[in-house]
Amino acid sequence: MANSPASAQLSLTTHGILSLYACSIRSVKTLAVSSLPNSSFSLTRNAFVTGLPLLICKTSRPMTLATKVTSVSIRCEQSTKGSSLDVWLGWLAMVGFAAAISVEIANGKGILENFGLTSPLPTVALVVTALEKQPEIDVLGEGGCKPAKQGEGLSHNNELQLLLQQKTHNLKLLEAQHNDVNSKGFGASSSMRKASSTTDIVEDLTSIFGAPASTGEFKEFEGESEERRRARLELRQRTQECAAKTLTEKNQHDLQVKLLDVCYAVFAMYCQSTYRSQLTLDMRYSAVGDRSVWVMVMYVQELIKEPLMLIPQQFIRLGDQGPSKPILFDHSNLLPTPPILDMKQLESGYEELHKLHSACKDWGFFQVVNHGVSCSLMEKLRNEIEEFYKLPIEEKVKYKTRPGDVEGYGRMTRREGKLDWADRLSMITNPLTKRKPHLFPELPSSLRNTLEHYITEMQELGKKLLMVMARALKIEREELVELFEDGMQSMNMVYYPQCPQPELVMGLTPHSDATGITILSQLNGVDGLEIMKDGVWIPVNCQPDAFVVNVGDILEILSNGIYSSIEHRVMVNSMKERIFIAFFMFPKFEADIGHVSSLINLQNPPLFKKIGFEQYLEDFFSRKLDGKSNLEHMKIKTDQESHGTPVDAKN
Ligand SMILES: O=C(O)CCC(=O)C(=O)O
Ligand SMILES: [Fe+2]
Repeated sequence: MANSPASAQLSLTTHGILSLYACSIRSVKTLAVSSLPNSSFSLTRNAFVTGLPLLICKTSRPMTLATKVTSVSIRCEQSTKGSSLDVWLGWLAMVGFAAAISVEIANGKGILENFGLTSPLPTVALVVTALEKQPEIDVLGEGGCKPAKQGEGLSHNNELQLLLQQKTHNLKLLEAQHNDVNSKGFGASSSMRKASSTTDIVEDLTSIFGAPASTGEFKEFEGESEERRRARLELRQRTQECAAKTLTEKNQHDLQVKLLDVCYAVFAMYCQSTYRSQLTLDMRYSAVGDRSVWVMVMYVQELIKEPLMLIPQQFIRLGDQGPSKPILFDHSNLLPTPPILDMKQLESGYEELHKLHSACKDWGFFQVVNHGVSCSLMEKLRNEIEEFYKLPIEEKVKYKTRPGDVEGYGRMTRREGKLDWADRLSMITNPLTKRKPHLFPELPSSLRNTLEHYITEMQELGKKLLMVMARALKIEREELVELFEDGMQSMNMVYYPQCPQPELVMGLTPHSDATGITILSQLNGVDGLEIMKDGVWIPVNCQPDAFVVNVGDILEILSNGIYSSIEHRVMVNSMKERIFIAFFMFPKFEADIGHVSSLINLQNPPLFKKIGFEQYLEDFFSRKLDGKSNLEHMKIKTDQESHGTPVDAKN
C-alpha cells in the first residue's frame, strides 16, 4: 500500500470530442480512451482484476451507436508516499470526481450529462486500493454499498503514532545526554537541567497530540559557550522539524482515509442512482497480489439490458484461452456424440449396462432418458427459474455471493481468471444443516417448493445411477452408493444471457466437475455445452426430456481412473439466453476420497492420493478453475515423475 500513488481519474469520451481527465498521478498506468474515431472503438488494455480501469462503451439508444460513444473509467488509489504536490493533486482530483458525481445524483442530470453524455451513464468501474492488507470488509449492505467504516484501515496511522512516540522517547534521551554533558561541562545544577529543552520537546509533542500549544521558549543557560548554545538550538530545531514532518504525514493519512470513505459512499450512491434499477455492479473485496482492492463485479443480465457495443475486456478470451471452436458448421450431426441411455433398460438389462460402462470410460458423459422425472415438474422448474431471473436486481442481490463465500447469486471467479458470461445462483442443498439461511430458505416459496420436489427426484435418480455404475464397475454397491448416502449436494441455477459477440466469451470456463456425478438439465432447449473429446470440442445436442450426466473427478478417483471426468465448457449465442440447472452429488463430509479397494491389484496400482472430503473441497476452491488441474494435483507421481522420490501412496 505504501507505494501506491494517490490518484483519481474520471475520463469521459463522446465521439472523439470530450475528454474530461481529472487527474492521473505518478505510476497509474491508465489507458482510458480519450478520444475515439467515428466508427471504431477501442478498449483500455487494462485488466479490471489487476486494479486497472474497466472501460466499456455502450449507449442507451441504439440509434446513436455509430455516432456517439461514451465511456467512463474511474480509478481511485491512495498513498502516503510521493511528493506532496502529487498526493494533493491526486486527492483534489478525487474530490472533483466525487463532486461531479454528487451533482449528477443531486439534480438527476448533472455535470456529466451537461457534457453531452446520455444518462444513465453506461458503465463505471471503480477499483479502490484499500488501506490495509486485510481490512474488515463489509460490502453492500441491504441495497447499497457500505463505505468502509471510519477508522478501518488505520494500522498505518497507528504505526505513525508509535513512530512519533518512539521519536519522542529517543529525543528525550538525546536531550538528557546533551544536558548531562552540559551540566558536567558547566557545573550547572540539576534543577537547571530539568528546565532544559527536553521540556520544550515534550511540550511540542504534547501540542502535536492536541494539547494546548506551549510557547516553548528556548532556555538560556548561564555560562554556556556560544558553540554549545548553537548546537543545542540546532538539535531543538531538528527535533521540532522531525515531529512536524511526522505530524503532517499522519494528518495527510487521516485525510486520505476520510476521502476514501467519501469516495466509497459517493460511488455507492452513484451506482444506485445511475443504473436503471440498483446494482448492475456489485462491490467485492478481493486480494490482488499483495494488495487489497475493492472490485466491482457485473451481473451480466443487467449489463446487456441495453445494447452493448463492446464486450467488457474482463469477459474476452483470446489466443489459447479463446473459444476458437473447431469449425463445425452443419456437420455437427456427423460428429460423435455422447450416448443416450435408457434408465429402465439400464436397471434391467446388460446391453445397456455395457453402453453405460463405455460411456463413462470413453466419454465421461451420457444422456439419460426414461428416467421417471415428470415433464410437468421440469416445465414448472423452468418457469420458476425464469421468474427468478426476471426479478428486479434489488431482489436478486438479496442472495448475492457474500465475501469469502462461493454460494449465492453472482458469478464465481477464482484468482485472476476471466469472467464467465453467466449469472448463477449456487447453493448447497444437502445436508440440510449446510443450507445457508439467507439462500434456499429465503427463496420465493413457489420456487423453493418446486426445487424441493426436484431435489427429491434428483436424489432418487442419482442413487439409481450410482447403483448401475457400481454394477458396471463390478464392485459392491455399498462401496459406491453408501459413500453418497446423505452426501453433500448442491445446485447451480444458471442464466447464460445472449451475447452480441459470443465468439469472444465463454458461458463457463473449461473444467471438470469436482463431483461424484453431475446431473444437468437444459431447461429452455438452448444448447451450449461442449465437451473435449480427443482434442476437439464437441457440442452436445441435448435431447428434450433427457438429463445429461457426467462423471466427476471424485468418481474418477473412486474408480481408480477407469471412469473419466471430462473437460467441458459452455458457449453462449447471440440469439437466445440459456437457462440451466445442474445438480451436483458429492460423498458425505466425513468420507475419505480414494480408490475403491476391490479395484486395486498388481496390474492396477492406486493412481490417486487418498484425502478427506473436506480437505478435497478446500483444495478445489483454492485453485483456479482450470481444466482438470485439481485432479492432476491428486495424482500419485511415479518414481520417475517425482525425480526418484518414493511413491507416496498413503494407502
Ligand atoms: O451449463 C452447462 O451446460 C454445464 C454446466 C456445468 O458444467 C457446471 O455447472 O459444472
Ligand atoms: Fe461442469
